[in-house]
Amino acid sequence: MTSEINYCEPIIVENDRKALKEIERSIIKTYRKPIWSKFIKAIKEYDLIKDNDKIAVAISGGKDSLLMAKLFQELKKYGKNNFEVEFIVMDPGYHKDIRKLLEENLDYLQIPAHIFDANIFEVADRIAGEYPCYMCARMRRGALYGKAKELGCNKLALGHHFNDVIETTMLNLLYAGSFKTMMPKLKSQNYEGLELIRPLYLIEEKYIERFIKSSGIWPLNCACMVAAKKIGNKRYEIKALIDKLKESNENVEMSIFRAAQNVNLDQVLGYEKKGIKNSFLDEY
Ligand SMILES: Nc1ncnc2c1ncn2[C@@H]1O[C@H](COP(=O)(O)OP(=O)(O)OP(=O)(O)O)[C@@H](O)[C@H]1O
Repeated sequence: MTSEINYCEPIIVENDRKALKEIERSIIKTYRKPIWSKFIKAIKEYDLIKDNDKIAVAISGGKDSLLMAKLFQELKKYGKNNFEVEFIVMDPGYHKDIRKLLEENLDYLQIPAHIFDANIFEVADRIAGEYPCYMCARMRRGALYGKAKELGCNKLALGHHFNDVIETTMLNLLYAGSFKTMMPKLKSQNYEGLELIRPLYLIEEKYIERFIKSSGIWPLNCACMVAAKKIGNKRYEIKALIDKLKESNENVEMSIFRAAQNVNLDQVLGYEKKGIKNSFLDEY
């Protein structure tokens, strides 16, 4: 299976860059149903934004977080303006041409971002051996939380979308032997008073791809200079597996998603709550 998988499929943008106003309009018009409405729905359903929140919106420069930044700007324009945002971008050690592309995109899209440097790629590559992704993700999370805190934010928004959520569920099931999903929000254990939110939770990746391609913006693709050389990323295998399953069951993605909404505690052998393990035998 591994040999067939493309570990980092780049997004090829087919048309010229559209005018900024047109790009912004397309978010709430052309992509109203699959993107804008899903963004609003997740915010409402999971109560992601409260009055007076100050939200650090984390942008890697990839398609997901660029869209997320624009969604927050549109929300401030057309929705309730009861919160503040700060856009934060951490440079983990990008190649200088990638850094330039990132800055140009932010500039073109009029996203005023705090860009800061962290030496994450180099450290993860040096000390994490063949499986740098986990270490890199942890260090990255730390750097982003730290910056959010420094800016006085109480929330950190990340650009994980619907497909990230179901892939995580499957990764846990198939490789960790546990049933766990990616949550739409969670309180940080290490940074008191900081909450992580995922406003793209209900948005399917294919629409983000369509949006970015039609905008003519070249997002950062495979900017990671470490994992591209190594094969530690099981996520791509899961993606391929879900695609394969979809050929015979088009609802498979929704089923995986719903599984985390419909856990039947009478039909599990054991579960963990607040760090304490429970067995069905405890109450049998
Ligand atoms: N260097 C960074 N600076 C700021 N935020 C980041 C950075 N890297 C990741 N993030 C945040 O973490 C989220 C998840 O990171 P991940 O690398 O899994 O994203 P991705 O699937 O490549 O998404 P994207 O298209 O936004 O890069 C991003 O959407 C973004 O919000």
